[in-house]
Amino acid sequence: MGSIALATATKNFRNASRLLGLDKKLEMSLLTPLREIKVECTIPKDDGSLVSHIGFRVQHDNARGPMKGGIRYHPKVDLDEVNALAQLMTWKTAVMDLPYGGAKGGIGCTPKDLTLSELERLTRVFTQKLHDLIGTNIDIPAPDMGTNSQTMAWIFDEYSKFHGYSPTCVTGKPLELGGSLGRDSATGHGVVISMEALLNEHGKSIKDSTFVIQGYGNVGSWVARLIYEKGGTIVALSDVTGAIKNPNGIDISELDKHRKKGALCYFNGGERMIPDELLFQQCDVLIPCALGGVINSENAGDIKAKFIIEAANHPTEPEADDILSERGVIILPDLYANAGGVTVSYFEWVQNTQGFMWEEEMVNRYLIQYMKQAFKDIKAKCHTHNCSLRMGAFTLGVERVARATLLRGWEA
Ligand SMILES: NC(=O)C1=CN([C@@H]2O[C@H](COP(=O)(O)OP(=O)(O)OC[C@H]3O[C@@H](n4cnc5c(N)ncnc54)[C@H](O)[C@@H]3O)[C@@H](O)[C@H]2O)C=CC1
Ligand SMILES: O=C(O)CCC(=O)C(=O)O
Repeated sequence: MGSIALATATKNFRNASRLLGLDKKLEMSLLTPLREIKVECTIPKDDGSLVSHIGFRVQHDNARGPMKGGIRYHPKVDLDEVNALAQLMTWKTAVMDLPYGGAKGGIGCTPKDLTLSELERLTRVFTQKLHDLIGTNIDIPAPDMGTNSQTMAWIFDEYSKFHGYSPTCVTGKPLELGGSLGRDSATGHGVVISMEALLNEHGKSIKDSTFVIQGYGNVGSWVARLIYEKGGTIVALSDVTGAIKNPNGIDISELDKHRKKGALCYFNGGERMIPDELLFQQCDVLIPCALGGVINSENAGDIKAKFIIEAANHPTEPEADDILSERGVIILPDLYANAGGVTVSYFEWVQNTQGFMWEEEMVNRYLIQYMKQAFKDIKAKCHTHNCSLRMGAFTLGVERVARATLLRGWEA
């Protein structure tokens, strides 16, 4: 699984490098991660027995600033996947012109099988093993799949035991501990801003479009809420428990009420469906908001959406990219579409550094400004290289990192 993710990221990078005419030595240097960390995290379970999980942090590149990226808790986490995700973070922060490099971390575990206190112990042990390799000016973690603001609070607390009070060592914290207003919704908000920019360009709007959303966690639920508020029609939804559909539109405010007591697949505002059929539903826009690699050569030919907005990281494999582009499906790539999260993480880090909290209106105003600017920058690259939006984003990000690398020089 992870090896496919790494091969996908590397293939896209090499295609961008070719378009940019990068020198081969520079290309190899940009591709090679700065540091790969693998640690064993052993904790006592609540019943007193010991259990070990393997944790990873890959610090890919710091030419443009401290490395930045989330921490994922998921059974499929492995070194190759973390490597791929870290590489994507390097290009993503550059696409958004944030003063950061890229990193990613994860622990191979199943969070729902661990109690809250076991999760806390695991997070604290992971932080103990990493603490001297992360920090404000080195590498700043944040939430990703399977982690949340509580996880970040534990990292902040454990890190601060070694280094003193350090709110800038991690972002995506709870508001009470220096988190930013608007960070919880930021990735979903950024997805919707980027999608609107694309739809508007094609003479369409959220209000007159139909949507299918895969994944209903932090990102997927915010995407759904914001689309629903703007009058869009969500015709199918899924999470790990199953999938539902309703051609007249799923009522998201009722679904959110239902989810306080029951699983998504038992919501009576939609008909239960086989999750594997979700991607093939008739709709204008398909938004993957869960795992990578879900759109591949086996299913790409059956996708009916006209637009795919990559809220998840690396949801589309390269062969599927080719099949979909031949069929005229427009893909807004992850490097840009889901970059609202890391952008507001940057705003959180700035607020913590300044010791001054912004109002939510200011966070959202800046988020819109950054997303709109990046869209213009990507379109300019598409024009220059006569390429897809994915290659527009890759060439933009890779060129910025290459330039910073060359400016810093090669002297040992
Ligand atoms: N949280 C963030 O700020 C950011 C997240 N992302 C990406 O967005 C995606 C989702 O992340 P989060 O929402 O944070 O994770 P999350 O852990 O909050 O939610 C994940 C969702 O995916 C669902 N899911 C898992 N396996 C599934 C399957 N086989 N079929 C359908 N649904 C499935 C889960 O039930 C859950 O609803 C990931 O690819 C992540 O890397 C990207 C940028 C930032
Ligand atoms: O907010 C952050 O720093 C990290 C976000 C992230 O992991 C991602 O964009 O994939």
